[in-house]
Amino acid sequence: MNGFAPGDRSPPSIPSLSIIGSLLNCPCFFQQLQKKYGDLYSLMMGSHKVLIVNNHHHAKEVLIKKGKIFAGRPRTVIKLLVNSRWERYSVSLCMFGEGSVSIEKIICREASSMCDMLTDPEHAVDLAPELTCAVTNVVCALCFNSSYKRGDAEFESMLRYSQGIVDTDSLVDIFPWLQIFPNKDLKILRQCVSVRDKLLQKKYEEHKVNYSDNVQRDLLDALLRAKRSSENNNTSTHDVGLTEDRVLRTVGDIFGAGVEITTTVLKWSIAYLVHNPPVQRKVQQELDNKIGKDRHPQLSDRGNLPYLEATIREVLRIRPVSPLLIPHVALQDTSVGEYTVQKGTRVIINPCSSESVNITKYTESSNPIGRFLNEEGDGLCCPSASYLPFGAGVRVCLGEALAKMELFLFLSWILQKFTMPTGQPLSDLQDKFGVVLQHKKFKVIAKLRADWEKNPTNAAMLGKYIMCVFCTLETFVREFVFMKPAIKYHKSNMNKMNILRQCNSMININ
Ligand code: HEM
Repeated sequence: MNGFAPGDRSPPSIPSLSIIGSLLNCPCFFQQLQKKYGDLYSLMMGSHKVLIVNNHHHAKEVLIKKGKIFAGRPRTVIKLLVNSRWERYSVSLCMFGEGSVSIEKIICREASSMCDMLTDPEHAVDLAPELTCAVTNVVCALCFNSSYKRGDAEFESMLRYSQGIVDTDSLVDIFPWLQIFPNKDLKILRQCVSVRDKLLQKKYEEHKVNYSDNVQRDLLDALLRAKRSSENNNTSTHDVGLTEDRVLRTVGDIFGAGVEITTTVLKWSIAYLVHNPPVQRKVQQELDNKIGKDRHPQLSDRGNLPYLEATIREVLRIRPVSPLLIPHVALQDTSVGEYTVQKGTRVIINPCSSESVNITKYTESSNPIGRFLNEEGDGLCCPSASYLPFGAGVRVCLGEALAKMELFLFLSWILQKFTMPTGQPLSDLQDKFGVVLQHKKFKVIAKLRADWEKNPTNAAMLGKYIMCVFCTLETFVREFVFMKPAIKYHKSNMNKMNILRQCNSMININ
């Protein structure tokens, strides 16, 4: 009965073996099954019972109405290696909320160095390394207060391990017994995780040596402070999940979740813009009209750049990089719609079930970007109920705010300064299914836009230097003039979320 209670009303069930091959090659494969089996059906993936949810009413029931019942995550092999307790994210990721001035500065600094690296009008280049570098540096700055230049040995090893994790295919998750056989992917994954663990341990030791109760440089400091505070109050760190191992894993997990998906969405966005020159032109017109060339875009411009925001939403709609979200698990016997679901059943929400389109099929008349704009086209409208690129409910993506800031700032900085003409041969932008939905490698020419060619050292450059000086001064004042209060960590206040909220408010002040 595929995990659905005997005698109860179970959803239509699909034979298991026939689907495995196609599933791994085609993320929207479930869309085809939907036509045959309806919105809700079950199947066996290896030994796991899986319920596939294809319509947004059922998706909302799983994610929101019964979010706590479906809050489990499968114990996949990859997850066991890469991260073990998703709950801990709440400790750290609430730090990445909007309005965080310091995060904006970090992203703009990275956007600026990325733009400096892109100027090669003659040759088509693969933008992926620069995008990965920028996104990784944002996460490094948040976690360790470090930023790296390309070529730095530590940084390169970080990039390698992120890639290694992403490239692993999920066959072992479907058939866990495959672990006992030699498996190249799993071996690489284990090596990557070992590199990561050594690096994290090194950062942790450095932070312990330089730690001060009065200065909070990054997430690692915030977690160290919370850990020490709990120890000073003579409480067991074990009770509140702040052992050394947990601190390290929390920071490590942010890399796993934060770097690759954001980089992949950026790559898809560039691909989309190159394939759709009218969209690129409209975004640039909007940037020229609303921002001009004397300064760079800031987060506060988001409300004034609806076309760019709508374009980002469209890319997330047509290429949801976590195509099957991350499976949820039913923590008790329950139901979805009219069907019963047994405890332990995995649930996959299929975001491709709504009208997913091919990336090359944009036309002016179909105007898919318009779906995110109001009638006048000068503001955003509410996306449809089935639009869930970051999931929803208790397991919603905890990096959503950070990811949106990065997508907006990186893309607006690139498009303000560069144009990516279509005259170049375009590669076939096919999906490559892995941990995230990646596309095959492609190269583009990033040409400086006319006004930037004429006057490369314009006011925006001056603005950049003023910002640097301002940042340095601000750091000095914050760290040496104002002494930050330590996180209060009382027995009565032992809840993880409380600690994190305190970390959050402290970071947001920075
Ligand atoms: C455009 C970029 C991103 C997209 C499209 C994305 C999408 C998603 C999706 C679909 C989920 C699963 C939600 C569910 O199961 O209901 C998820 C979970 C998660 N994401 Fe993201 N994500 C992005 C960036 C980030 C970043 C930058 C971070 C952290 C720095 C992050 C951290 C997480 C975490 C920790 C979870 C697990 C939440 C849990 O299990 O409770 N994500 N993300």
